[in-house]
Amino acid sequence: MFSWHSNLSNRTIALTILICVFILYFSYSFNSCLISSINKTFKKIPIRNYLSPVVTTEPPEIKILGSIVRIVPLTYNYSEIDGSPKYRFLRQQGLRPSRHLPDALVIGVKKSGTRALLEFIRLHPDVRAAGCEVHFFDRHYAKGLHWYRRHMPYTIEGQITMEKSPSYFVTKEVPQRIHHMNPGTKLLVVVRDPVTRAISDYTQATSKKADMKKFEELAFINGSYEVVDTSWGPVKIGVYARHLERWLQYFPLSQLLFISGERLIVDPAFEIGRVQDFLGLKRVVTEKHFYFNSTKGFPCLFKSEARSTPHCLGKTKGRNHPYIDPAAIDRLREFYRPFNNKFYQMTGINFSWL
Ligand SMILES: Nc1ncnc2c1ncn2[C@@H]1O[C@H](COP(=O)(O)OS(=O)(=O)O)[C@@H](OP(=O)(O)O)[C@H]1O
Repeated sequence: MFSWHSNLSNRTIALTILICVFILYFSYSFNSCLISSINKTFKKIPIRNYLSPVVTTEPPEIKILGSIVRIVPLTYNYSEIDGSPKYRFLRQQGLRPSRHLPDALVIGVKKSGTRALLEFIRLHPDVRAAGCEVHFFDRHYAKGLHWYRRHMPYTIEGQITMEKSPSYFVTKEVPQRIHHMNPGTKLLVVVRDPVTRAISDYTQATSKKADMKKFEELAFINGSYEVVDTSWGPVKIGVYARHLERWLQYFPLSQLLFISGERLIVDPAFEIGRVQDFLGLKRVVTEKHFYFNSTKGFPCLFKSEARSTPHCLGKTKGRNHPYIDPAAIDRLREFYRPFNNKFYQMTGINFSWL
């Protein structure tokens, strides 16, 4: 009786051990398969989909049960990858909107049509741009690239990030700083006849400060039109050749695209066509996107990212300029002529300013 009982309990123990060993073996092989397949998936998908591009070090790899496992944070940094409902559809499609440093910059020139250019190019579905001028490279550089990236719009794989701050073109330190961020950055420069540009700049200044001196008093020294005041901002900015020299110390000419501010008004589709080619984009923005508003005297948009009804740029774009003595204008034209010719030579484009 006793031996029959002891036989039975031995058999139960043996069976239990066998079941335990089987469970252990099964769980080991299942987990190691799972881990290695997760690992393979992470290796196949570009890391850009998961993390922001400026992460220079890859997440660490460790070995678990014979499988290499890459440690990826379970919670994303939501300042880099957008978790808002706006992008739910994209996320469901496996696309993860995230912020990136700009691929292309509109670096200037102030009052030449930089806003128009940005508003026109961002009609393209593959372009996303920061709405405001960020002024990172001239005013906020000490805040670091992390700060800059937080000011960029969300993009998905394949979209270009852009920003415009017109003062970049004339600020000494900027070319080197942009080169340091990314030597492959594409640079767009809108240029306009430096004399009308200076008047436009002055017009903007008077709109902010009522008791401004007359243009003629500020543009010349000693009360005559002989000596041009080259230290006055609106005059200085227009010496494009001098500013361009600094850029060419860091970037090849082929990385800069010069857009005629005058042509951007009379034939926006032509200039935007050149911009799309330069950025390697399909020509999607065409003459169909524009209409000419004769009251405003400028091309306007049928619709944009922000508005689905026809609209023009704001009131601060396309202001009436004050009367300037024609003799002062002639003298300024004479002053700029050699610099303009140099600029035509450097860029290989004759902008035909008078
Ligand atoms: N489509 C359209 N609508 C309105 N205005 C247009 C357009 N295209 C070019 N422009 C010209 O852009 C000039 C303003 O240039 P910016 O946008 O570069 O100015 S700013 O530097 O950002 O302040 C602005 O200068 P002003 O005419 O002196 O106001 C315009 O001449």
